[in-house]
Parts: sequence; C-alpha cells; structure tokens
Amino acid sequence: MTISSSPIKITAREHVQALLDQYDNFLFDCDGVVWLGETLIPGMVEAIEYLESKGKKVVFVTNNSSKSRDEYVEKFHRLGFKSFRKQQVYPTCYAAVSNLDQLGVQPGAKVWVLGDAGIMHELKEGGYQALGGTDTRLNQAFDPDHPLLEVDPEVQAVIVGSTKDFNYMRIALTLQYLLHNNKSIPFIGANIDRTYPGPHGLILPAGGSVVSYMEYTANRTFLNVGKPSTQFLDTIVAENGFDRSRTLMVGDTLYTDIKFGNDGKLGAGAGSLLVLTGGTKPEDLAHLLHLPEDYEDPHSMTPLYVMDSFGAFVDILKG
Ligand SMILES: O=C(O)[C@H](O)[C@H](O)COP(=O)(O)O
Ligand SMILES: [Mg+2]
Repeated sequence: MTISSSPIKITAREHVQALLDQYDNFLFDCDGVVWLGETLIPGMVEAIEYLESKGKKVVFVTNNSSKSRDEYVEKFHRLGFKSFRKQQVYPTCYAAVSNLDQLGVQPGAKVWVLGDAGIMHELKEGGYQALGGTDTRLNQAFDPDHPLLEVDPEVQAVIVGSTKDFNYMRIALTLQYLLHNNKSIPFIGANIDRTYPGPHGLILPAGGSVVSYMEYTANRTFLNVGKPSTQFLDTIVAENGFDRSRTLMVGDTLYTDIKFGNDGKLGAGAGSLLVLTGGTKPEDLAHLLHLPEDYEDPHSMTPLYVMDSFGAFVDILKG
C-alpha cells in the first residue's frame, strides 16, 4: 500500500461527514485511542455511541494481551460503553489461541505462557491447559535446583506477550521450552510493540520488548499474531462480513495500527486514521521516526487521515 501525500487533517464538520459517508465499519485500537490505562479518552463513549446510532459497525483490535475478551467486556462496561459485547473485541491473547489449531496444536494440549492473565484465560476458554504465566510459584527468586525448572515434555507451544511479572525464573523457564526438542515447538508472539502510552505521560515497555527478549536469547523467530499481521485482519474482516473498501482503521501507532490498515487494503485506496492521543506525536509523523529498521516502506505507515483525538468526533460534527 502506498500513500504518497500528507495525511488529511480532520478538523471540520465536512471532514467528519466525509468519514461517515465513506465508511460503514470502524476498527479501533484501544491503548492510546480509547483509553490510557484506566483513564478514558474524553469523548470516546459519545463517539462510539454516535457511530453505532448511525448503523456503523465498530470493533476494537488491541495488541494488549493482558486481558481476555471477558475481562475487556468488564473494562468497556466500567468505562461507560454500556452496550459493548464480547464479539466486538479482538485482543492478541485471543488471536494467539486462535492460531494454535492451524499450527497443529489441538485443544487439550499444554501451552507454556510468558504473559499476563489474558493469555491464560483465553487458553482455558479454548480448551487448552495453560502453564506458567500468572502461576505465583514463579514469582520467587531464580534457583537452578528448583523443581519448577524441570521441563514438561508434553508442552506443545509457547505464547509470549506483555507482562509486568518479567522475572528471571519465568524467563529461564520460557527459554527451556523454546529450546526444547531442537526448538521445534511453535513460538507465538502477541505483539511487536516497543512501548505503549501509560497515564501521566509515562511511556511504558510493551509486549514486543518481552517477545524480542525471548527471541534473542532463544535465537528463534516468532510468529507475530498481532497488528500489523494481515492474517489477523483477514480473520476480523471475515468474521464480521466487512467490506474492506468501506472499513477504516483508527490507531495511535504507525508501525502497528496504520500499517495494519494500509497493508490490509482497507478503504477505497486507503483506510487508516492516526490519532495523537497515544504514542505518536506530530513530530514522529513528520519524520516517521519510530519505524523499526526492517520495515522498508515508510508509506505503508503513513496514515490517510490524522486527528488530534477521535473523542472530538461528535463535537466537530456539531460544530
Ligand atoms: O504491550 C502491550 O500490552 C501492547 O503493546 C500495547 O498496550 C498496545 O495496545 P494497543 O495500542 O494495540 O491497544
Ligand atoms: Mg495503541
């Protein structure tokens, strides 16, 4: 996907009206677009309710694997999205588990996790046995003689995502599974994000840094199931029956969200909108500074539209 011109800035009523005319389906990123941690971005509930009142289809696609779909339902309801349904959210913990079958790992199998509760819960919901992850026995200091370090030969896959419990015990054990059986069991990464925007202006280490740590120490490459995976988008489009040409991706990160929309051929020619409420600042957009070096095409990360906050949608429309 190539977008050669500068993004169109959405500031006026006619711009917002044009979005409503052009798109029937809206995909929203979460961290940095809908909320920052537990803090809702002002106007987002009103914006989503407005879109839905006009018959638009809205789904949320997040690389944050720390919560399962059920836990996201609770969060959306808590933050005021009263009619939110489980089928509207696609977190990468769900994407990771959905991929297992295609990788030859059937329900019932044991799966090792370096990550938070979302992955554990989605594994259980999918009929898998989740090992590692939030197991509190792994909170203790590393001890090479600890019986927990014994590898379970029945583990058939490893899923790594963001975690705030990134300690040496968990890292060392995860490495054993990644090396096990001549590095033959699938290694799934929940995302490639380097950082994510936290509250109070904090920039926090994201899941991609955890996945990359394990990739480096195991000297293995992982399967990224999160944005910008085109397979992830294909699944969402197919499950919801979306017409790509009438679908827009709204996100705050160039190399995940915007690339997801552009590479996924959304919109009639393009379908990505960058908001500046999260990790990307105007100067980043100007220079496309945050690009991982292995992404060769900067145009695939250039949004068609840019907006200070999607939360301003209704206010702009009302003039
Ligand atoms: O590490 C994480 O949890 C994610 O990278 C991060 O939160 C991104 O989430 P998203 O912006 O895709 O909602
Ligand atoms: Mg984001």
